[in-house]
Amino acid sequence: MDILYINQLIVMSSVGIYDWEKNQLQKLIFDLELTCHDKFFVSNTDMSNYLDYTKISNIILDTINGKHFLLIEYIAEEIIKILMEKFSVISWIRLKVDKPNAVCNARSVGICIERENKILSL
Ligand SMILES: Nc1nc2c(c(=O)[nH]1)N=C([C@H](O)[C@@H](O)CO)CN2
Repeated sequence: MDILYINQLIVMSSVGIYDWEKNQLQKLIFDLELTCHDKFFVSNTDMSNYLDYTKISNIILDTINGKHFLLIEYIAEEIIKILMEKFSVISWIRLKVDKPNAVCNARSVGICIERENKILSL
């Protein structure tokens, strides 16, 4: 299985369920892994049609910037939805979202979700 990954992407985000969280940005850290339709990575010689980790990183940033999300779960679902809409070759995504400063006695808290793309195409 071929995997494209992005590790420890840090995004200052407006996120949280409490009122005070609407007035300040907090650090979130993203770890993303994704796979594609069979052999997409190795057989894809078309430079107009490769999966660009820079573009994917920017999509994560653009999804979050300028909006407030109540739960990190909502951020993760939104990012995965957008990535699967934009890149129909993606077959599976695992996205981990860390909120490192949320619980003072924990190094980090967060979620990790995995989704499969039901509508695949090349
Ligand atoms: N499952 C979740 N639990 C909690 C979240 C969350 O996003 N997902 N958020 C909070 C608060 O916003 C907290 O991070 C404030 O420090 C609490 N629980």
